[in-house]
Amino acid sequence: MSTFKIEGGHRLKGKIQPQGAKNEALQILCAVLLTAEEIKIDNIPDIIDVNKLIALLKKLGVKINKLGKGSYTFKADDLNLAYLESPEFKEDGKGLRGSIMIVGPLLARFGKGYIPKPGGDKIGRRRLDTHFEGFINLGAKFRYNREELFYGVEADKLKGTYMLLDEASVTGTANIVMAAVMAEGTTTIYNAACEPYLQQLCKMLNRMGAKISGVGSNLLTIEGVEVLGGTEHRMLPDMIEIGSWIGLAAMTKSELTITNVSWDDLGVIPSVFRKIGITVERQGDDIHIPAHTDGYEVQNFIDGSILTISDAPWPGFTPDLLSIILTVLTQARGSAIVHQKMFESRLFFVDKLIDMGAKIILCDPHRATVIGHDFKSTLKATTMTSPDIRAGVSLLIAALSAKGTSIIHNIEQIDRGYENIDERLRAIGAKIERVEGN
Ligand SMILES: CC(=O)N[C@H]1[C@@H](OP(=O)(O)OP(=O)(O)OC[C@H]2O[C@@H](n3ccc(=O)[nH]c3=O)[C@H](O)[C@@H]2O)O[C@H](CO)[C@@H](O)[C@@H]1O
Ligand SMILES: C=C(OP(=O)(O)O)C(=O)O
Repeated sequence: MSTFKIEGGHRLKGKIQPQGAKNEALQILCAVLLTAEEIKIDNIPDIIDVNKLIALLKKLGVKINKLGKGSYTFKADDLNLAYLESPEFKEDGKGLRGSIMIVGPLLARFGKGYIPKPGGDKIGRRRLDTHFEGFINLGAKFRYNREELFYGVEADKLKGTYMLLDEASVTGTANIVMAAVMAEGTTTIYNAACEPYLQQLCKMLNRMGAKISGVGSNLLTIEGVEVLGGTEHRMLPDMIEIGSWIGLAAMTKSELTITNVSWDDLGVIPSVFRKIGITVERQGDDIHIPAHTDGYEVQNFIDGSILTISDAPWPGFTPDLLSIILTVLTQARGSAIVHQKMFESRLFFVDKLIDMGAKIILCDPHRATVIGHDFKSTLKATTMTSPDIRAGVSLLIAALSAKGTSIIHNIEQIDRGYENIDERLRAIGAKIERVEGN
């Protein structure tokens, strides 16, 4: 396990380019299984989760060619489906959350899809019911081996139908869409998730010959087609990374420009940061954050009551940025409540911020009240362990703003989703070192 050593309290300055979106990449990579033709994908982030999925696709027999940084071609014309029933797959499939999305495409094209209980962040219950109920609605037979935690679906031919999802699951919607594109007849999915990740997936599938309408809404209509062909696709910049850098700039009082952010795909993200007093300026397709030398002041609601920031399915605020918002609030002028509705174990990392001197009351597993210091007291450096990807980056931001040298262990959790983070942060002036293997 590696560690970051961070000397906090320095201002950063410069430009930072967000990587390609992790959660989009995981969907798009699974979609290459839907065709025997070649697919070219650009702006693939070089991060642990994505590399694990690429390795899994390779073992499954996908021909993969790396053309340059972030640019690959994939050709799934001769797959080794026996791998899906091997002990090796039972290990590989567990390695990340995104692997669950190979099931829909395999079911659509080969009539069977298997997956061990997938990994990902340990942030509370992460059920898969939406995925499998969707496949069952399309006519698949489902089985679950409780001992081995191994899921399977099989079908001779999937049949389109109407379905109302019991929750707008992101990976669930992607999986069902990929299963339905080659089903017989029309599938209608209501209460579909509609994050930019999914919009990008649907646009790519349509370029491959699929007939999906309603893209960007929670009502998708999919007319099944016989076969899909090749295409090219480019990943959007990672909106969670963009939000992380906005928070980093404010909390370290740094002037930063986040370049080529694809503003129109950021939804409410800029306005939520503005609500906690951060100046987020649009400059073309860049975000400019001026140095917040006088701090940042949390807005109350119109009636004067305390601000609550909570997550919601898109176009609501993504849960993946709440840990960062919470951390940045610890130095705001004013107070706010952070309400993490989706995951019940994602706020426990606040104990580490409290150790650093932050004023936070964890009201229950879902809600925390944060009373900002307004920089009258800086956080103190400490030694901590990164519990999950977003808590990890939040602690990294806290460490960069703190006085003294902090140590963060288990940084594989951060590398899972942030490409070359130490090198990129050093380029804007951060004092961060990677210490391998301790
Ligand atoms: C690989 C990937 O893409 N991971 C993302 C994906 O995970 P993932 O697709 O696994 O998450 P889901 O969208 O299925 O659900 C996340 C959690 O929220 C709950 N839930 C979901 C929908 C809803 O309407 N109400 C509700 O309460 C679910 O019960 C679950 O506990 O979406 C999550 C929610 O944006 C993000 O945190 C993850 O980063
Ligand atoms: C929770 C996340 O990832 P995963 O779903 O891969 O665990 C995340 O990206 O914040």
